[in-house]
Amino acid sequence: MAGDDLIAKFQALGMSEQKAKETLKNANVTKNLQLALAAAGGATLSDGTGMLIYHMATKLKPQTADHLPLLVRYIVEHKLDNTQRVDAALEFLLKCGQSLNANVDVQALEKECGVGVVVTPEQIERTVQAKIKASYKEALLEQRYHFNSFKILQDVRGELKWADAKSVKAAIDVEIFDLLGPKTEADLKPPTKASEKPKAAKPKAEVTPAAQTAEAASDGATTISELMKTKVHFHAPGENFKADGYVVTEHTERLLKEHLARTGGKVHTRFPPEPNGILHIGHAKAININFGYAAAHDGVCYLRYDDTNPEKEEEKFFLAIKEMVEWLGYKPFKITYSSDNFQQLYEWAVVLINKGLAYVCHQKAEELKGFNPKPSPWRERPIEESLRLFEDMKRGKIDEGAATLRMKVTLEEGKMDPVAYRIKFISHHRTGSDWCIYPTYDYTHCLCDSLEDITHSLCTKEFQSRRSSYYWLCNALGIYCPVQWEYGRLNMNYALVSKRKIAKLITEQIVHDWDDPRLFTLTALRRRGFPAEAINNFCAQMGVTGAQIAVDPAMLEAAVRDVLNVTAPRRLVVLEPLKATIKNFPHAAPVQLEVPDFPQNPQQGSHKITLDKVIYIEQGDFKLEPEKGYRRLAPKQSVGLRHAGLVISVDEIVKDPATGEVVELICTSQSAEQAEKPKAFVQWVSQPIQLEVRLYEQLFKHKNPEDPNEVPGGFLSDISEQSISVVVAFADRALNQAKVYDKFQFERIGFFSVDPDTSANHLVFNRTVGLKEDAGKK
Ligand SMILES: Nc1ncnc2c1ncn2[C@@H]1O[C@H](COP(=O)(O)OP(=O)(O)OP(=O)(O)O)[C@@H](O)[C@H]1O
Ligand SMILES: NC(=O)CC[C@H](N)C(=O)O
Repeated sequence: MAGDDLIAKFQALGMSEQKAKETLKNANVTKNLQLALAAAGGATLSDGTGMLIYHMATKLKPQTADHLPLLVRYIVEHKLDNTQRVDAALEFLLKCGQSLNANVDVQALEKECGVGVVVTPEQIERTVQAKIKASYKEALLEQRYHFNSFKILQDVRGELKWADAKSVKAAIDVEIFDLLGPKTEADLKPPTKASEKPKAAKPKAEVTPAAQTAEAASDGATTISELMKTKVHFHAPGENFKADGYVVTEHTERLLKEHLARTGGKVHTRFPPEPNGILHIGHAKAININFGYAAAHDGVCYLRYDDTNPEKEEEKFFLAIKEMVEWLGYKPFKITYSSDNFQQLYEWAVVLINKGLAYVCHQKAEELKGFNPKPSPWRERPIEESLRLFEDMKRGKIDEGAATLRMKVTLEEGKMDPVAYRIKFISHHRTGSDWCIYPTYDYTHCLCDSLEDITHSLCTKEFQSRRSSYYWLCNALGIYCPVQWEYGRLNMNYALVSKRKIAKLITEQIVHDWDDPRLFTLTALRRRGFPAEAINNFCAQMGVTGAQIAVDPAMLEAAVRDVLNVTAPRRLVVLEPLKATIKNFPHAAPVQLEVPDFPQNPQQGSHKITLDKVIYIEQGDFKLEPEKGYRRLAPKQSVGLRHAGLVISVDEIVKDPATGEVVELICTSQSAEQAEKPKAFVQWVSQPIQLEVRLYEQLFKHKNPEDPNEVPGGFLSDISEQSISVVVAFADRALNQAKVYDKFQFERIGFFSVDPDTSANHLVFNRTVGLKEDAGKK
């Protein structure tokens, strides 16, 4: 059928022209609609029926595609007369589909979909009134129109399953109006929590839309637990057949039963990093999704080292990966290695060859690359020959690159048989020289998932194209087949996260190591002072959609500030000290002042600071020639000293005779109670200790350092010269006790964390983030 013709037909279903054109781009929906139009014959479709057919066509899964004519008939006969009934029918058919060739029990279908059930307006009104009275009245009176009436809607529909949603919503609105009367001005303002000031708008993530698989935008979820409990809707354990594209065989029902018996129906997930580098912020998302989903559903999550590329693996990466998972607050149910299963994987490879489903191939790696690689000429070689050659491969009789084992997958057009084994004469971190054939990702991953009874194999979108071989392989071996769900990768603007590229930054000595605080590896973020909780919350804000997300570091930094604001005690520090001597110091000797750690919440603790005649203030807090609106210290303007109860004014300015630079101020002080209220209070220190403070800025100048259009010279040419600077700061002695990774707010400056380079008499701090989004940026 020509495109224009189809567009007209789609419009006849009730779509706009634009929608019809968009729909045409989706091959699957278009195919379903063509079949549906044929099945509908000449039935009237303009009365809403057409759009229900469209709804069905978008939701129909391959497992239930055979039932399309039945669904169309029910829609055309107005038996399925709203989306809710259509959805119920689809769900019902999906369940039937678990056993192949199942006949549809039409009576059960109609019952399940409430065919013919009529809910009257009176029933709706009565139920709404009763629900509000029983459960919502108080909250409504308190929160008025800020109350989320969706809860009532859900509750009413829980009881009146087949009531029309719009009618229920209308009835709820009427009842609420009766109770509260018209909206007041306060009702029209956005809600604020009693104690909370309205926050500045947070930086937003940029989302590249893509076909989506796992579908849960964060939708306001602030923690991973909330996201996973309320927004993510994956299949339930044992109901694998309900997932999109899952392949059901004659063994599926039995295998799922056995799987449930082994797992007790618990969610099993796994986080499967390759131990070839340090984890980065993108992995934090993967960790949170895998461990978070399991934790939220009382399940378990494995940490599985995907160690099938022996040449890239190093001991230090194994340790650091575990450490980072634990740092984010997760405890693996078990730590496993893909290599634990090398023997079993090998035995299964022999089974596949014997079944005629795998063969030894001699095509070269180059021949397999490119757009349309030639099919293997060895595909049909005799089983005996492949068995013998595979044995030779295993015994090291064949050279590297001269043979592979390939799976004879019946794949989609244009795809080639995936490689299962390749020869590598390299010893393996765990299995030593036991093997010289190593299994590939495509061969290993699904089988290890199956062995660990994984219920949800959660991975990033680029693995979507490998899903068909994943299912094929489990089914070819007749073993339990987990469900693969994909979500979008998380990328950070102005940064690189790929392990290979970070390794390059290290070898080029642009950064010091994997934990250089300018990187977005997890060890770097920990070193810079980012709390694990903030990283997890940030991941929760990202949601679990299939869209690839690119975020500005500012968004992560905002999450960091939210946590540090309430957890990092305050201290007084000056980064660029200027000496000030108080001539009329009001005390006979230096005094100790008790200062709260969190001024807004003094019961959270306090510390002592020293006040002496000589203090140091920030150079920038004194101006010889102040501009209009300047509020701090100047020759004719006094300033308050935080926590000291003093206001100082300048009597004399001492300059370096050679440079003319101001080196000291001689001041007089007044008690804050007696003095005229100063326009500002500044931080200061007395009898200070010195700190090395490292200040960081973005490592790359461009948003996408890897994009040749933005950075033609490649990412190595995009390094910002200001990405690190070091100052010697003066701090109150109270910081003497600080331990590595302790975090503080240096008043008026930002959040800082103790660097591991710290030694007994040399304290090193990293600036984690400034107090405000742009603080610290030149
Ligand atoms: N940027 C990312 N966002 C979300 N998940 C990711 C990201 N990078 C990796 N993952 C996921 O983390 C898990 C472990 O990944 P692994 O270390 O094997 O990844 P990788 O793709 O080799 O990483 P990279 O190439 O970025 O160094 C996988 O499930 C992978 O899909
Ligand atoms: N399925 C997955 O999660 C992929 C994991 C695998 N270690 C990788 O190459 O990234």
